[in-house]
Amino acid sequence: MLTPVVLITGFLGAGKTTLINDLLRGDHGLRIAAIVNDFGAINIDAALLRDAADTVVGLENGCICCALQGDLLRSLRLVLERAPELIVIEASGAADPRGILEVLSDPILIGHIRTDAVAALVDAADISARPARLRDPLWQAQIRAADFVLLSKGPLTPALRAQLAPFRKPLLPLEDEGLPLALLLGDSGALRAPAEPGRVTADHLQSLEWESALPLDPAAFSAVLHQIAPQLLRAKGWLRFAPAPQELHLLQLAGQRAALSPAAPRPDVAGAKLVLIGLREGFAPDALTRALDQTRLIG
Ligand SMILES: Nc1nc2c(ncn2[C@@H]2O[C@H](COP(=O)(O)OP(=O)(O)OP(=O)(O)O)[C@@H](O)[C@H]2O)c(=O)[nH]1
Repeated sequence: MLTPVVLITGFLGAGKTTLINDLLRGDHGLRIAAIVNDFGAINIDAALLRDAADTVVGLENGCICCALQGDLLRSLRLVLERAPELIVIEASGAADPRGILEVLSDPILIGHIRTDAVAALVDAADISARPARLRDPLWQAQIRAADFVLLSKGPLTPALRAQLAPFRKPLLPLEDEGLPLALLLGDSGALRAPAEPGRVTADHLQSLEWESALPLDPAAFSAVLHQIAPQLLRAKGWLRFAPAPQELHLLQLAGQRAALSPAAPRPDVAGAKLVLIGLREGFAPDALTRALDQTRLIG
């Protein structure tokens, strides 16, 4: 029997991990394995999914669309040994999913798996705030590779419907419809056209991983984020602030929105562990590291 595979793609911060978490916790009784690929070496998504999945494999330090193709192949083989009933792959928000689809049609794997659905997450609020996103070749490649588009963070407005019409994909607003289990678990890929050749790279993006062994000054940290906001596409990770360093926070910044929430204990985070991703132009990792270093409360 072929193990179904669902690939979740979509731009940075669009809601892929959130959707996969909902899927893992959904009422379907399936044993699901998740393979996730974060942009940086700090594999935050794998940590956020670990409690809910049967097996979680995090692919670190690269993007599965290119550098990590071999790792993805190995991970799929490893995961298949545990006989899951479904495999969910989260593509990095900086990946062109065509590289992943290539791996999924590997001649040996094809005897064991079947790619049932490729879903692209689109952040409705992000598109309304930054319509230029529609022209980003990476964003477009992610939508083009998908069988359908799932809209997060907002309703399907007439304006959004018109903006997405050229891509000719079925549009499903998660807000109204909830998690489309039937679509994700059904075989929507049966009539999928072969992927167009070529690959869009993420050269226009730049990431920074930053760690601190000391808790941070909240006002200084917030000022740094505010300062780099125009270039910043995504930030996520764990933080401790003075004067209550015993409390661990999860930072989620995607598009225009930043949120801090209480995080499950992580003894490996003494002060902070963060990944920040921005548009290469104007995003200077060295200067940003120095600015972030200044937010550490020393002594
Ligand atoms: N309001 C709202 N927020 C959402 C929704 N989905 C995700 N978010 C929030 O958006 C932020 C990013 O969500 P993730 O699920 O981590 O996004 P992602 O696509 O996995 O991000 P990367 O893997 O970093 O590209 C988090 O703060 C989520 O809580 C949604 O449907 N509605």
